[in-house]
Amino acid sequence: MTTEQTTAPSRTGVAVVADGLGQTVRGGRRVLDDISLTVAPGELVAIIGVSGAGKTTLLETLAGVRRPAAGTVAYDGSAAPGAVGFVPQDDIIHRELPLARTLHHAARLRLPSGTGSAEASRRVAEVLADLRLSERADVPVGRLSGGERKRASIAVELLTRPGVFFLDEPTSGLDPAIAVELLRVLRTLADAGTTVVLTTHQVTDVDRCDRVVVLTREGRLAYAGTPATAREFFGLRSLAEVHLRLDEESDPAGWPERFAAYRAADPADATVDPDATGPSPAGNAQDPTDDPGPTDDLGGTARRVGRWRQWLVLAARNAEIVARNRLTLAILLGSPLMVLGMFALLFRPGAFDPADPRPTVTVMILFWIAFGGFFFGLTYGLLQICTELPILRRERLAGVRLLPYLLAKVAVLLPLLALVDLALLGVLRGMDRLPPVDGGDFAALYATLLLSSAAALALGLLCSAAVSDAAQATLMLPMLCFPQVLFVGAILPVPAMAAGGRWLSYAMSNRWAFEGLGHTAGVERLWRDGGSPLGPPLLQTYGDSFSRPVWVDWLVLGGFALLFLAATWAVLVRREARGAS
Ligand SMILES: Nc1ncnc2c1ncn2[C@@H]1O[C@H](COP(=O)(O)OP(=O)(O)OP(=O)(O)O)[C@@H](O)[C@H]1O
Repeated sequence: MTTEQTTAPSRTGVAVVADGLGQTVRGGRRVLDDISLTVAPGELVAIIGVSGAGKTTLLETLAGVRRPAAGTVAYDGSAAPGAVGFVPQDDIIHRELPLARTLHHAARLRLPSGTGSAEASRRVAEVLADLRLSERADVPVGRLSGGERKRASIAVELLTRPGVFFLDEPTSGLDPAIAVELLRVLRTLADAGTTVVLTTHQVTDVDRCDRVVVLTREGRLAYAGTPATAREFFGLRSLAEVHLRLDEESDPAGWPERFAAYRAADPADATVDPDATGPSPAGNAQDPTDDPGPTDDLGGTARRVGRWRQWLVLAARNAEIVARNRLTLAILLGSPLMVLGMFALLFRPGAFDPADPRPTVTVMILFWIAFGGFFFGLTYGLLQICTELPILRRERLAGVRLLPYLLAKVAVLLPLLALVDLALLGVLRGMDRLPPVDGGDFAALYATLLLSSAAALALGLLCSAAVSDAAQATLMLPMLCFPQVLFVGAILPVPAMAAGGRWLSYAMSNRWAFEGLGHTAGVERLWRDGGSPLGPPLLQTYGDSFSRPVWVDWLVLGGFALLFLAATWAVLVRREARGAS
């Protein structure tokens, strides 16, 4: 299908009106100052300026991604302006999935509730055709070229037929020919009625735009109008030299005033005049940070996808990502098998034999099982969020809620952990490294280990939400693991620890798992009544560590899991608030 066919029903005619925009970043530094401009419906507009001038900040503020610190942004148009497309610099799609699959998941998340799977697939096919990506539909996103990946990110946003579309440096890093091709796509979109605003460092991009907005180094408006008039205003033959020109002037900070004077003398170039095409006082002006959700084809506000369906779609997508990433899956399932093999090599059978027990070995077996459950849970969660922060950020703007997002992670990873924990206990029991417990006690051991893994998974998600990338997350691993080894009571029994260590041990989920396993495995009875002279003194050292009913340990471990999940949610909310300030 051609671009014209599918863009025809788009919400045409959305104007963007910024009035006196200011933006500050952390520390109160002002990075945008008093920007007023209007982007007319169906225009293609480029924002340029030196690196650090505030192009991205302006784009994000216009798009409603950031709330302005001063001034206002409003959208106005002949059709409902509910859907705003925003393509950040980072990719906003998962690399593991084939292009059509990732778009299908995006469509199920973003199209109004009630949109069926077949309809979503139809829309995906249309958008792929529009962006000339149909032949790449089955290729994993990670194997697409840079230009194709950029178009793929645009495709995600086009699914909802946005009336206004913001793109942060869409041509950066692209081969010039591919950049031209991309600009052509955007030009076609604008010609079909979608308002398009982009940031760029490429002068060739500017020449294909209707208007250009030039920012000074200090984030003020040096110029806004047609590229031809820009050349005239700056006295240049090519806008390639505009940054030099901005700095050359004896008073570089005076450009906004010079432009104001120029505009006053020639008001025909009306892009900067908020009143020229802006919303009338009685018009349907709308604050973009107050997005009412996707709109249907008739311009009415459509219902957003509910939490339950978000959870289903996100869980299905997570499962597909795990299943398609064979190496990751092999590591996830293979590393527990390796650990199991090491346990089998390390521990001789029969340590729990009541006639001839080896009490110190039983401590080690129980501790390392507990630590295994903790370690697998932690590592499963640690890379889950930090590796997809740009995707999450964009999907949050599209209405994805954090609770379904987090629970969808748990829904896919916890069953894998359940499998791994079962294998760990089952094989060790089969190889006589655990006491011959009955079915009920085996279930209790399993419940303890699984709850411990769940708490560690939630801790991993929390750390993943708090760091910025995979490298930082990996660096956190020793920090998280060391205390869970030292303060658990296996290296040194809790009653023998210094007061600070004893207090700290309460905060170690692994301690509760270790003691819960010990209770169910009957170590107290084994050490007291078994045939080893080492048992009674060891029992004395451990005091009542293993006396608690196991359900107390379950409650604590479950509490840890919920606490860490809640903290993950809070960290993500705080991150968003900070990013938006
Ligand atoms: N969240 C933030 N916290 C602190 N400083 C920020 C934040 N976002 C932007 N800045 C600062 O604001 C200024 C403008 O940044 P912005 O990314 O908008 O510039 P830009 O013109 O898009 O730069 P580039 O062309 O290099 O992408 C920079 O000095 C940047 O360091």
